[in-house]
Amino acid sequence: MGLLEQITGPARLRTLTIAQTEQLAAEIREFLVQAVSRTGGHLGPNLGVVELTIAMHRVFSSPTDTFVFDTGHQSYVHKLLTGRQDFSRLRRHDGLSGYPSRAESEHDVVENSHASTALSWADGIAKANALKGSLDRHVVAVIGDGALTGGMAWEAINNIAGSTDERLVIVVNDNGRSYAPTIGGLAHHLDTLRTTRGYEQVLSWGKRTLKRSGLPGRVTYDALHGLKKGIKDVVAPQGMFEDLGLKYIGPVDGHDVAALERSLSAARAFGGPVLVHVMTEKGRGYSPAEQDVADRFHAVGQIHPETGLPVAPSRFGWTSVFADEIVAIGRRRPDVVAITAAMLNPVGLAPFQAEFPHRTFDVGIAEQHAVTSAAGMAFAGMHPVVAVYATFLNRAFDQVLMDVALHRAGVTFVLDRAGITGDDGASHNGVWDLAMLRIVPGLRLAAPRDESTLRAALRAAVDVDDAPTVVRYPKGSVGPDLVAVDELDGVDVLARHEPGDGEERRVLVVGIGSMAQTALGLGEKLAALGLGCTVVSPTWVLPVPSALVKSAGEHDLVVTIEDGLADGGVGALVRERAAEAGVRTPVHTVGLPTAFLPHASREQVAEGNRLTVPDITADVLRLLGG
Ligand SMILES: Cc1ncc(C[n+]2csc(CCOP(=O)(O)OP(=O)(O)O)c2C)c(N)n1
Ligand SMILES: CC(=O)[C@@H](O)[C@H](O)COP(=O)(O)O
Ligand SMILES: [Mg+2]
Repeated sequence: MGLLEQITGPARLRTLTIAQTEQLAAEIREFLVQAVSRTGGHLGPNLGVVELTIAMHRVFSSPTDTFVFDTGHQSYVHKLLTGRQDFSRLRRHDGLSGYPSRAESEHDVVENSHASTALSWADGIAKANALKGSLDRHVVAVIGDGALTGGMAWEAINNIAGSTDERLVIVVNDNGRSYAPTIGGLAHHLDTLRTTRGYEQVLSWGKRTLKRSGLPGRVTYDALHGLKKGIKDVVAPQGMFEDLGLKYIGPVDGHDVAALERSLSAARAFGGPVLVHVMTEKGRGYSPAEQDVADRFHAVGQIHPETGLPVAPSRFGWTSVFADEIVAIGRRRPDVVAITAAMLNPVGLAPFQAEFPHRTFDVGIAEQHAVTSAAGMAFAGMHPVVAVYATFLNRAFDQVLMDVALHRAGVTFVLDRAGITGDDGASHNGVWDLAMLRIVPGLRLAAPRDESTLRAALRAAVDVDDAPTVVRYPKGSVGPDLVAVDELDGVDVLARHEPGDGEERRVLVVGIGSMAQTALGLGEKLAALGLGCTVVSPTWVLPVPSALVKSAGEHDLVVTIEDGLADGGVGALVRERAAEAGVRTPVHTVGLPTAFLPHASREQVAEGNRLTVPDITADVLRLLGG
């Protein structure tokens, strides 16, 4: 039996020697590579925090001490050490979540996978502990250098730095990368400490000589390590954290358990907020990840464990279409610039950057800044294309509303991963955008159904220079083009079915975005039952096309189908606009519930939420009275 399977909880961990922890770390790495290769997941980030997580659980006592992981994608090791070692169904229905989960363990607190929130969580918990006099309880927040580029993290630091009674340890997990190398002045500052020649020389000298000279040497080495301030004054600018009034310890070798334990113990003893700057390597110990220059295996699908090569073809067809079309647009429109929030590759902007490096901007994990800086660029004559995952635009809603729309700025938002994303769980499902953006005055939103309509929507969006435009599409492969057989004042008609003998009732089925395929299937099913049916697929759905309202009045029932919230989404808006126009045809909106949907496949979510053709058919028959 290896050590890992003996670790049923953190207490057992504390009985190990340092040498055993190093063996455990090796076992954990082997486990992660084998398990995540089979299921997909965040391999690189978790390989980078093996020793850190071991040391945290040996120095602190979770759950009495509270552990908060920013973004949470690097919590697999934490799960392994807190009694959860069945990764066979990681991120799948009824399997472990890919993020902390309160339902799974008392050791888990923050389930939100949106970055840069951990320090605010930690500040709140530490403040409450202080108010309750629980000064024996520490909060340990692990935040990556990427998440530290998010503005919310600095709002928290501003509050934490002034505190004296918060038992709060901020662990900056500095591996120099988000997906790609982390951008900006902060990364440079952190990097200064990592790479400054003088610091490295001093550190390696300390490692080589002092460690070999017994206890006095080790104490001297620790003192050297602890006297970072002196080194920083010599080889690097004064630490900004200390300038802010935040006790700083580090930088610490994030793969040396003993050094980590010394630093974390010092932080624990300090008695107030402390920042421990830990240097780690994303993908550590797995050569395909260590050699991967793109994103160090940040998030992988199923891969061959030996080679790291994908088992299945690329999962991201919609993204590839965008990646291709935006380059074509860029070639004919020199005013078009692209903005990403630390996700250049995942959103498909790498080809655009390759061809237009000076027109591509990675702002870090800073969606609010991305949006408002886009408003500035539009004011100054550019046409920005802000490409983000749909769920991450949530945090920049006010910037869309008050910086872009209020000023009628020609900014195009490209929302990838719209709708159910599945394996990333509740905070990653991109289901909020349609209901959220329908209240933005002047905003125009397209939900293309296939490659051709996506390309057309992108081309049309960048031609709008006096209002925000949005183009949203789902995660994964894009199906075949669904060819229109007719059109209704600009709304594509995908199918018309005449009523059967003795039947006069007609149903208007509105397929929104990729749900057009489901709409076609419903049309065929209703036609087989003898009902008349018109299946339409509007590409531009906000504002609601007037043709839909007009056509509603020519049918006995309207059914709208969207991979967004049924309450308050596009379908609900169709119902409102029809009512305002005096159209009395009932509108049945099919979509997702106003609920947080746990990790599951898109198919499972559809089955669980009556989004399948048989379910909707039953709804229609019920609504038509059989
Ligand atoms: C608001 C938000 N934007 C983007 C993302 C996508 N994302 C997930 S992890 C990650 C990189 C995080 O880098 P870092 O914090 O350094 O952690 P590491 O993976 O290096 O451990 C990004 C951009 C997110 N989760 N939340
Ligand atoms: C944690 C995070 O936000 C990203 O890493 C995300 O999990 C990637 O999602 P995709 O796999 O859909 O690109
Ligand atoms: Mg990082």
